[in-house]
Amino acid sequence: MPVTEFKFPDTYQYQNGFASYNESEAITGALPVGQNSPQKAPYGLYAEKLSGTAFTAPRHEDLQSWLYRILPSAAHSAFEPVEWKPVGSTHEQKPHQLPNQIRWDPFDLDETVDWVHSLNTVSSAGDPTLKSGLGIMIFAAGKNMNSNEAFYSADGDFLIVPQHGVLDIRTELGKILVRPNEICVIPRGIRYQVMLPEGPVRGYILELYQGHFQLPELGPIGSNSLANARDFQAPVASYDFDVETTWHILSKFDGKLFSATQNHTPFDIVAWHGLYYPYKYDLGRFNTIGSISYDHPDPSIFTVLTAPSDHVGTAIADFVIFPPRWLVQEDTFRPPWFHRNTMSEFMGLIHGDYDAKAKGSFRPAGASLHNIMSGHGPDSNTFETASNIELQPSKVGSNSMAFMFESCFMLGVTEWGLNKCRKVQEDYNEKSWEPMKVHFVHPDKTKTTAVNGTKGG
Ligand SMILES: O=C(O)Cc1cc(O)ccc1O
Ligand SMILES: [Fe+2]
Repeated sequence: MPVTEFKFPDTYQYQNGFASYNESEAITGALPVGQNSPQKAPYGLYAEKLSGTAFTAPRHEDLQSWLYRILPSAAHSAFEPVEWKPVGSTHEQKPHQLPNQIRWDPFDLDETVDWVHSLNTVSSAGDPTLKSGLGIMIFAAGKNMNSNEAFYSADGDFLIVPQHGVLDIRTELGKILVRPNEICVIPRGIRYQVMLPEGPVRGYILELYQGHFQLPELGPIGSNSLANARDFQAPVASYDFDVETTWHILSKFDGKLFSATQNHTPFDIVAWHGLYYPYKYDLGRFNTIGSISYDHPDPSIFTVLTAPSDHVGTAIADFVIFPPRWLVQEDTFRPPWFHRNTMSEFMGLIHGDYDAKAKGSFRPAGASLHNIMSGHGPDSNTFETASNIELQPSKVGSNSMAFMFESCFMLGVTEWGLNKCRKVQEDYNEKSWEPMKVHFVHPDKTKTTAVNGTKGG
Protein backbone atom coordinates (compact mmCIF):
# COMPACT_ATOMS: atom_id res chain seq x y z
CA MET A 1 0.00 0.00 0.00
CA PRO A 2 1.43 3.41 -0.84
CA VAL A 3 2.84 5.27 2.16
CA THR A 4 0.94 8.35 1.09
CA GLU A 5 -2.35 6.56 1.74
CA PHE A 6 -1.75 5.54 5.32
CA LYS A 7 0.63 8.11 6.76
CA PHE A 8 0.36 11.85 7.14
CA PRO A 9 0.31 13.59 3.79
CA ASP A 10 3.51 14.99 2.44
CA THR A 11 3.62 18.73 2.88
CA TYR A 12 5.93 19.37 -0.02
CA GLN A 13 5.18 19.87 -3.68
CA TYR A 14 6.71 17.73 -6.37
CA GLN A 15 7.01 17.40 -10.12
CA ASN A 16 6.16 13.92 -11.36
CA GLY A 17 8.06 11.63 -13.71
CA PHE A 18 11.31 9.68 -13.96
CA ALA A 19 14.01 11.27 -16.12
CA SER A 20 11.63 14.05 -17.11
CA TYR A 21 13.13 17.33 -18.25
CA ASN A 22 11.88 19.44 -15.37
CA GLU A 23 11.75 23.13 -14.71
CA SER A 24 10.69 25.00 -11.62
CA GLU A 25 10.71 28.63 -10.53
CA ALA A 26 9.94 29.92 -7.05
CA ILE A 27 9.48 33.41 -8.52
CA THR A 28 7.74 33.72 -11.86
CA GLY A 29 10.16 34.88 -14.51
CA ALA A 30 13.31 33.64 -12.75
CA LEU A 31 14.07 31.20 -15.58
CA PRO A 32 15.55 32.87 -18.64
CA VAL A 33 13.42 32.31 -21.74
CA GLY A 34 14.99 30.69 -24.80
CA GLN A 35 18.55 30.58 -23.49
CA ASN A 36 20.50 29.40 -20.45
CA SER A 37 23.01 32.13 -19.81
CA PRO A 38 21.91 35.62 -20.79
CA GLN A 39 24.32 38.50 -20.22
CA LYS A 40 22.26 39.28 -17.15
CA ALA A 41 20.09 36.49 -15.74
CA PRO A 42 16.58 37.50 -14.50
CA TYR A 43 16.39 39.41 -11.20
CA GLY A 44 20.19 39.59 -10.92
CA LEU A 45 20.52 35.84 -10.32
CA TYR A 46 23.68 33.93 -11.20
CA ALA A 47 23.40 31.13 -13.76
CA GLU A 48 25.30 27.98 -12.77
CA LYS A 49 25.54 24.69 -14.59
CA LEU A 50 25.53 21.37 -12.71
CA SER A 51 26.73 18.35 -14.68
CA GLY A 52 25.93 14.77 -13.75
CA THR A 53 27.45 13.37 -16.94
CA ALA A 54 30.30 14.52 -19.18
CA PHE A 55 29.41 17.41 -21.48
CA THR A 56 29.84 15.04 -24.40
CA ALA A 57 27.71 12.19 -23.06
CA PRO A 58 25.26 10.85 -25.63
CA ARG A 59 21.83 12.42 -25.39
CA HIS A 60 20.17 9.35 -23.88
CA GLU A 61 22.62 9.49 -20.96
CA ASP A 62 22.93 13.22 -20.59
CA LEU A 63 22.12 14.60 -17.12
CA GLN A 64 22.67 18.34 -16.65
CA SER A 65 20.78 21.12 -14.90
CA TRP A 66 20.90 24.90 -15.01
CA LEU A 67 20.54 26.65 -11.66
CA TYR A 68 19.59 30.31 -11.11
CA ARG A 69 20.82 31.37 -7.70
CA ILE A 70 21.54 34.39 -5.55
CA LEU A 71 25.28 33.63 -5.25
CA PRO A 72 27.31 30.99 -7.08
CA SER A 73 28.25 27.81 -5.20
CA ALA A 74 31.93 28.66 -5.78
CA ALA A 75 31.71 31.54 -3.28
CA HIS A 76 33.22 29.87 -0.20
CA SER A 77 36.53 29.55 1.65
CA ALA A 78 39.02 26.77 0.90
CA PHE A 79 37.96 23.30 2.05
CA GLU A 80 39.88 21.96 5.05
CA PRO A 81 39.93 18.33 6.16
CA VAL A 82 37.90 17.69 9.31
CA GLU A 83 37.87 14.81 11.78
CA TRP A 84 35.44 12.12 10.73
CA LYS A 85 35.24 8.64 12.05
CA PRO A 86 36.51 6.39 9.31
CA VAL A 87 33.65 5.42 7.06
CA GLY A 88 35.85 2.76 5.53
CA SER A 89 35.07 3.34 1.90
CA THR A 90 38.39 4.53 0.57
CA HIS A 91 41.05 2.58 -1.25
CA GLU A 92 43.29 3.23 1.76
CA GLN A 93 41.20 0.92 3.94
CA LYS A 94 40.68 -2.17 1.85
CA PRO A 95 37.61 -4.06 3.03
CA HIS A 96 37.71 -7.78 3.91
CA GLN A 97 36.77 -9.97 0.96
CA LEU A 98 35.07 -13.06 2.38
CA PRO A 99 33.31 -16.03 0.78
CA ASN A 100 31.16 -16.49 3.90
CA GLN A 101 27.46 -15.87 4.04
CA ILE A 102 27.09 -13.00 6.49
CA ARG A 103 24.04 -11.78 8.35
CA TRP A 104 23.70 -8.83 10.69
CA ASP A 105 21.27 -8.30 13.57
CA PRO A 106 19.46 -4.95 13.48
CA PHE A 107 21.88 -2.04 13.53
CA ASP A 108 21.53 0.18 16.60
CA LEU A 109 19.86 3.55 16.56
CA ASP A 110 22.28 6.27 17.63
CA GLU A 111 20.59 9.37 18.99
CA THR A 112 23.87 11.21 19.58
CA VAL A 113 24.76 11.96 15.97
CA ASP A 114 23.39 13.87 12.98
CA TRP A 115 23.07 12.62 9.41
CA VAL A 116 26.67 13.29 8.38
CA HIS A 117 28.15 11.67 11.46
CA SER A 118 25.75 8.74 11.32
CA LEU A 119 27.13 7.24 8.13
CA ASN A 120 29.01 3.96 8.49
CA THR A 121 30.16 2.01 5.49
CA VAL A 122 29.37 -1.67 5.94
CA SER A 123 30.44 -2.94 2.53
CA SER A 124 32.12 -1.59 -0.56
CA ALA A 125 33.70 -2.35 -3.89
CA GLY A 126 36.03 -0.25 -6.00
CA ASP A 127 37.25 3.26 -5.60
CA PRO A 128 35.43 6.59 -5.82
CA THR A 129 38.56 8.30 -7.20
CA LEU A 130 38.25 6.13 -10.29
CA LYS A 131 34.46 6.44 -10.39
CA SER A 132 34.29 2.70 -10.12
CA GLY A 133 32.24 0.62 -7.71
CA LEU A 134 29.90 1.41 -4.88
CA GLY A 135 29.62 1.72 -1.12
CA ILE A 136 26.85 0.46 1.14
CA MET A 137 26.27 2.50 4.28
CA ILE A 138 24.09 2.21 7.33
CA PHE A 139 22.79 5.46 8.79
CA ALA A 140 21.42 5.80 12.31
CA ALA A 141 20.94 9.35 13.57
CA GLY A 142 18.99 11.14 16.27
CA LYS A 143 19.98 14.77 15.79
CA ASN A 144 19.17 17.40 13.23
CA MET A 145 22.09 18.71 11.22
CA ASN A 146 23.13 22.17 12.38
CA SER A 147 20.86 24.74 10.81
CA ASN A 148 23.85 26.33 9.04
CA GLU A 149 25.36 23.13 7.62
CA ALA A 150 24.96 21.47 4.26
CA PHE A 151 26.51 18.24 3.01
CA TYR A 152 27.32 16.77 -0.37
CA SER A 153 29.13 13.73 -1.66
CA ALA A 154 31.58 14.08 -4.54
CA ASP A 155 31.98 10.30 -4.44
CA GLY A 156 28.65 9.22 -5.86
CA ASP A 157 24.87 9.21 -5.95
CA PHE A 158 23.13 8.30 -2.68
CA LEU A 159 20.20 5.91 -2.95
CA ILE A 160 18.64 6.29 0.50
CA VAL A 161 16.37 3.56 1.91
CA PRO A 162 14.91 4.67 5.26
CA GLN A 163 13.94 1.86 7.63
CA HIS A 164 12.86 3.95 10.63
CA GLY A 165 11.86 7.59 11.07
CA VAL A 166 11.26 10.48 8.72
CA LEU A 167 13.93 12.33 6.76
CA ASP A 168 13.15 15.93 5.96
CA ILE A 169 15.72 16.67 3.28
CA ARG A 170 16.30 20.16 2.08
CA THR A 171 18.30 20.02 -1.15
CA GLU A 172 19.59 22.87 -3.26
CA LEU A 173 16.88 22.00 -5.79
CA GLY A 174 14.04 21.83 -3.27
CA LYS A 175 12.59 19.90 -0.35
CA ILE A 176 11.83 16.18 -0.12
CA LEU A 177 10.22 14.25 2.72
CA VAL A 178 11.18 10.56 2.84
CA ARG A 179 9.59 7.91 5.06
CA PRO A 180 10.08 4.16 5.47
CA ASN A 181 8.79 2.37 2.37
CA GLU A 182 9.87 5.34 0.29
CA ILE A 183 13.32 5.84 -1.20
CA CYS A 184 15.14 8.84 -2.50
CA VAL A 185 18.14 9.45 -4.74
CA ILE A 186 20.42 12.43 -4.20
CA PRO A 187 22.83 12.69 -7.11
CA ARG A 188 26.54 13.36 -6.68
CA GLY A 189 27.36 16.95 -5.78
CA ILE A 190 23.92 18.21 -4.79
CA ARG A 191 24.07 19.91 -1.40
CA TYR A 192 21.51 19.08 1.23
CA GLN A 193 20.59 19.23 4.88
CA VAL A 194 18.78 16.48 6.78
CA MET A 195 16.36 17.22 9.63
CA LEU A 196 14.51 14.62 11.69
CA PRO A 197 10.97 15.90 12.40
CA GLU A 198 9.85 12.62 14.02
CA GLY A 199 12.98 11.75 16.00
CA PRO A 200 15.60 9.08 15.32
CA VAL A 201 16.13 7.64 11.86
CA ARG A 202 17.86 4.55 10.55
CA GLY A 203 18.30 2.96 7.16
CA TYR A 204 20.52 1.93 4.32
CA ILE A 205 22.34 3.82 1.57
CA LEU A 206 23.82 2.60 -1.65
CA GLU A 207 26.40 5.07 -2.90
CA LEU A 208 26.99 4.60 -6.57
CA TYR A 209 30.48 5.70 -7.57
CA GLN A 210 29.82 5.25 -11.28
CA GLY A 211 26.92 6.11 -13.56
CA HIS A 212 23.37 6.77 -12.43
CA PHE A 213 20.21 4.80 -11.77
CA GLN A 214 17.65 4.26 -14.49
CA LEU A 215 14.44 2.30 -14.82
CA PRO A 216 14.96 -1.31 -15.96
CA GLU A 217 13.91 -2.33 -19.45
CA LEU A 218 10.49 -3.98 -19.44
CA GLY A 219 11.02 -6.34 -22.40
CA PRO A 220 7.98 -8.53 -23.05
CA ILE A 221 6.21 -7.14 -19.95
CA GLY A 222 5.30 -4.19 -22.16
CA SER A 223 5.08 -0.50 -21.54
CA ASN A 224 3.87 -0.36 -17.91
CA SER A 225 4.52 -2.12 -14.58
CA LEU A 226 7.25 -2.45 -12.01
CA ALA A 227 8.09 1.13 -10.99
CA ASN A 228 6.08 3.37 -13.28
CA ALA A 229 7.84 6.55 -14.39
CA ARG A 230 5.04 8.87 -13.31
CA ASP A 231 5.38 7.85 -9.65
CA PHE A 232 8.86 9.34 -9.23
CA GLN A 233 8.82 12.80 -7.70
CA ALA A 234 11.31 15.64 -7.99
CA PRO A 235 11.20 18.74 -5.77
CA VAL A 236 10.23 22.24 -6.80
CA ALA A 237 12.55 25.23 -6.43
CA SER A 238 12.58 26.72 -2.94
CA TYR A 239 15.05 29.32 -1.74
CA ASP A 240 16.10 31.51 1.17
CA PHE A 241 17.51 35.00 0.86
CA ASP A 242 20.24 34.88 3.48
CA VAL A 243 23.58 36.54 2.86
CA GLU A 244 24.46 37.08 6.53
CA THR A 245 24.72 33.70 8.22
CA THR A 246 27.99 31.78 8.29
CA TRP A 247 27.44 28.39 6.64
CA HIS A 248 29.58 25.27 6.66
CA ILE A 249 29.64 23.16 3.53
CA LEU A 250 30.68 19.57 4.27
CA SER A 251 32.08 17.50 1.44
CA LYS A 252 32.51 13.73 1.30
CA PHE A 253 35.48 13.47 -1.01
CA ASP A 254 37.21 10.10 -1.46
CA GLY A 255 35.58 8.86 1.73
CA LYS A 256 36.98 11.71 3.81
CA LEU A 257 35.23 14.79 5.13
CA PHE A 258 36.15 18.39 4.29
CA SER A 259 34.56 21.64 5.40
CA ALA A 260 34.41 25.12 3.89
CA THR A 261 32.66 28.24 5.13
CA GLN A 262 30.62 30.85 3.32
CA ASN A 263 28.57 33.79 4.46
CA HIS A 264 25.43 32.96 2.52
CA THR A 265 23.00 30.08 2.37
CA PRO A 266 23.61 27.33 -0.19
CA PHE A 267 19.82 27.02 -0.45
CA ASP A 268 19.44 30.07 -2.66
CA ILE A 269 18.34 28.54 -5.97
CA VAL A 270 15.31 30.50 -7.14
CA ALA A 271 14.77 28.49 -10.31
CA TRP A 272 16.22 25.51 -12.14
CA HIS A 273 15.70 23.41 -15.21
CA GLY A 274 17.21 20.17 -16.43
CA LEU A 275 17.58 16.45 -15.95
CA TYR A 276 19.95 16.28 -12.96
CA TYR A 277 17.94 16.46 -9.75
CA PRO A 278 17.06 14.49 -6.60
CA TYR A 279 13.93 12.42 -6.57
CA LYS A 280 11.83 10.14 -4.38
CA TYR A 281 9.64 7.09 -4.96
CA ASP A 282 7.01 5.30 -2.86
CA LEU A 283 7.74 1.55 -2.95
CA GLY A 284 4.04 0.94 -2.26
CA ARG A 285 3.34 2.03 -5.82
CA PHE A 286 5.44 -0.76 -7.32
CA ASN A 287 3.36 -2.88 -9.68
CA THR A 288 4.62 -6.38 -8.91
CA ILE A 289 4.73 -9.03 -11.61
CA GLY A 290 5.09 -12.76 -10.89
CA SER A 291 4.48 -16.30 -12.06
CA ILE A 292 0.84 -17.31 -12.55
CA SER A 293 1.65 -20.85 -13.65
CA TYR A 294 4.66 -22.65 -12.12
CA ASP A 295 8.22 -22.14 -10.82
CA HIS A 296 9.89 -19.27 -9.01
CA PRO A 297 11.10 -16.55 -11.41
CA ASP A 298 14.37 -14.61 -11.09
CA PRO A 299 14.16 -11.63 -8.73
CA SER A 300 15.03 -9.28 -11.60
CA ILE A 301 11.25 -8.91 -12.08
CA PHE A 302 11.33 -6.89 -8.85
CA THR A 303 13.92 -4.35 -10.00
CA VAL A 304 12.97 -0.79 -9.08
CA LEU A 305 16.10 0.91 -10.40
CA THR A 306 19.23 -0.29 -12.14
CA ALA A 307 22.66 1.23 -12.64
CA PRO A 308 23.95 -0.54 -15.72
CA SER A 309 27.56 -1.41 -16.47
CA ASP A 310 28.90 -1.18 -20.02
CA HIS A 311 27.87 -4.79 -20.47
CA VAL A 312 24.19 -4.97 -21.37
CA GLY A 313 22.16 -6.79 -18.69
CA THR A 314 24.91 -6.76 -16.04
CA ALA A 315 24.38 -4.11 -13.39
CA ILE A 316 26.86 -2.19 -11.28
CA ALA A 317 23.92 -2.16 -8.90
CA ASP A 318 20.29 -3.17 -9.07
CA PHE A 319 17.84 -2.03 -6.42
CA VAL A 320 15.34 -4.87 -6.05
CA ILE A 321 12.37 -5.12 -3.66
CA PHE A 322 10.27 -8.01 -2.36
CA PRO A 323 6.83 -6.42 -1.91
CA PRO A 324 3.65 -8.04 -0.66
CA ARG A 325 2.39 -10.33 -3.45
CA TRP A 326 0.25 -13.35 -4.20
CA LEU A 327 1.86 -16.71 -4.86
CA VAL A 328 -0.28 -19.02 -6.94
CA GLN A 329 2.20 -21.34 -8.68
CA GLU A 330 1.17 -24.98 -8.94
CA ASP A 331 3.48 -27.92 -8.14
CA THR A 332 6.22 -25.47 -7.21
CA PHE A 333 8.70 -24.93 -4.42
CA ARG A 334 7.61 -21.33 -3.96
CA PRO A 335 10.34 -19.60 -1.87
CA PRO A 336 13.64 -18.59 -3.50
CA TRP A 337 15.61 -21.60 -4.70
CA PHE A 338 19.07 -22.57 -3.48
CA HIS A 339 21.58 -20.80 -5.61
CA ARG A 340 25.07 -19.45 -6.15
CA ASN A 341 25.25 -16.20 -8.04
CA THR A 342 28.01 -14.53 -10.03
CA MET A 343 26.53 -11.28 -8.71
CA SER A 344 26.79 -10.21 -5.04
CA GLU A 345 23.61 -9.83 -3.03
CA PHE A 346 23.32 -7.41 -0.10
CA MET A 347 19.87 -7.52 1.48
CA GLY A 348 18.04 -5.38 4.01
CA LEU A 349 14.59 -5.46 5.58
CA ILE A 350 12.45 -2.36 6.05
CA HIS A 351 9.63 -4.10 7.91
CA GLY A 352 7.98 -7.49 8.34
CA ASP A 353 9.51 -10.86 7.49
CA TYR A 354 11.23 -12.32 4.45
CA ASP A 355 9.74 -15.53 3.07
CA ALA A 356 13.08 -17.33 2.61
CA LYS A 357 14.06 -17.09 6.27
CA ALA A 358 12.65 -18.23 9.60
CA LYS A 359 10.74 -15.53 11.47
CA GLY A 360 13.01 -13.47 13.71
CA SER A 361 16.27 -14.50 12.04
CA PHE A 362 16.56 -11.83 9.33
CA ARG A 363 15.09 -8.84 11.07
CA PRO A 364 14.03 -5.31 10.12
CA ALA A 365 17.11 -3.01 10.24
CA GLY A 366 19.38 -6.03 9.88
CA ALA A 367 21.15 -7.11 6.71
CA SER A 368 22.74 -10.02 4.89
CA LEU A 369 25.48 -10.43 2.33
CA HIS A 370 25.75 -13.37 -0.05
CA ASN A 371 28.85 -12.61 -2.01
CA ILE A 372 29.93 -13.92 -5.42
CA MET A 373 29.26 -17.69 -5.56
CA SER A 374 28.39 -18.00 -1.86
CA GLY A 375 25.68 -20.65 -1.70
CA HIS A 376 22.43 -19.61 -0.07
CA GLY A 377 18.67 -19.98 -0.19
CA PRO A 378 15.87 -20.90 2.18
CA ASP A 379 16.94 -22.08 5.59
CA SER A 380 16.27 -25.64 6.64
CA ASN A 381 12.92 -25.01 8.36
CA THR A 382 11.63 -22.89 5.50
CA PHE A 383 12.61 -25.64 3.08
CA GLU A 384 10.81 -28.34 5.04
CA THR A 385 7.64 -26.27 5.34
CA ALA A 386 7.55 -25.09 1.73
CA SER A 387 8.20 -28.51 0.26
CA ASN A 388 5.35 -30.11 2.23
CA ILE A 389 2.71 -27.40 2.41
CA GLU A 390 -0.55 -27.81 0.56
CA LEU A 391 -0.41 -25.29 -2.25
CA GLN A 392 -3.19 -22.72 -2.15
CA PRO A 393 -3.07 -19.18 -3.46
CA SER A 394 -1.33 -17.36 -0.63
CA LYS A 395 -0.15 -13.87 0.06
CA VAL A 396 3.49 -13.45 1.05
CA GLY A 397 5.05 -10.44 2.57
CA SER A 398 1.86 -8.79 3.82
CA ASN A 399 3.12 -5.72 5.64
CA SER A 400 6.67 -6.54 4.72
CA MET A 401 9.32 -5.03 2.51
CA ALA A 402 12.71 -6.62 1.99
CA PHE A 403 15.15 -5.30 -0.58
CA MET A 404 18.38 -6.26 -2.28
CA PHE A 405 21.32 -4.30 -3.62
CA GLU A 406 22.69 -6.67 -6.25
CA SER A 407 26.05 -5.91 -7.82
CA CYS A 408 28.42 -7.43 -10.35
CA PHE A 409 31.31 -6.59 -7.99
CA MET A 410 32.72 -8.64 -5.17
CA LEU A 411 31.53 -6.75 -2.09
CA GLY A 412 34.09 -6.30 0.68
CA VAL A 413 33.04 -5.97 4.30
CA THR A 414 34.57 -3.07 6.19
CA GLU A 415 36.19 -3.32 9.60
CA TRP A 416 33.09 -1.58 10.97
CA GLY A 417 30.80 -4.08 9.27
CA LEU A 418 32.74 -7.12 10.38
CA ASN A 419 33.74 -6.20 13.90
CA LYS A 420 33.04 -2.74 15.21
CA CYS A 421 29.29 -2.76 14.72
CA ARG A 422 29.10 -6.06 16.71
CA LYS A 423 26.05 -7.24 14.79
CA VAL A 424 27.39 -10.17 12.78
CA GLN A 425 25.45 -13.36 13.59
CA GLU A 426 28.09 -15.98 14.34
CA ASP A 427 25.61 -18.84 13.94
CA TYR A 428 24.14 -17.92 10.56
CA ASN A 429 25.26 -21.07 8.72
CA GLU A 430 24.87 -23.28 11.75
CA LYS A 431 21.23 -22.30 12.09
CA SER A 432 20.32 -22.00 8.41
CA TRP A 433 21.89 -24.69 6.30
CA GLU A 434 24.00 -27.02 8.41
CA PRO A 435 20.80 -28.74 9.69
CA MET A 436 19.61 -29.49 6.13
CA LYS A 437 18.30 -33.06 5.99
CA VAL A 438 19.08 -35.63 3.34
CA HIS A 439 15.95 -36.64 1.45
CA PHE A 440 17.68 -38.56 -1.29
CA VAL A 441 16.26 -41.99 -1.92
CA HIS A 442 18.06 -44.12 -4.48
CA PRO A 443 15.55 -45.83 -6.78
CA ASP A 444 17.16 -49.10 -5.65
CA LYS A 445 16.33 -48.77 -1.95
CA THR A 446 19.09 -51.21 -0.90
CA LYS A 447 21.66 -48.52 -1.83
CA THR A 448 20.43 -46.04 0.76
CA THR A 449 23.27 -44.74 2.96
CA ALA A 450 23.07 -43.09 6.35
CA VAL A 451 24.27 -39.49 6.30
CA ASN A 452 24.30 -37.16 9.31
CA GLY A 453 22.47 -39.85 11.22
CA THR A 454 19.48 -39.58 8.91
CA LYS A 455 18.48 -42.66 7.01
CA GLY A 456 17.17 -41.83 3.54
CA GLY A 457 13.75 -43.06 2.61
O1 LIG B 1 18.82 -14.71 -2.05
C1 LIG B 1 17.80 -14.06 -1.89
O2 LIG B 1 17.06 -14.22 -0.92
C2 LIG B 1 17.36 -13.07 -2.97
C3 LIG B 1 16.73 -13.81 -4.07
C4 LIG B 1 15.35 -13.94 -4.13
C5 LIG B 1 14.77 -14.67 -5.13
O3 LIG B 1 13.44 -14.75 -5.17
C6 LIG B 1 15.53 -15.30 -6.08
C7 LIG B 1 16.92 -15.16 -6.05
C8 LIG B 1 17.51 -14.41 -5.05
O4 LIG B 1 18.82 -14.25 -5.01
FE1 LIG C 1 20.10 -14.84 -3.59
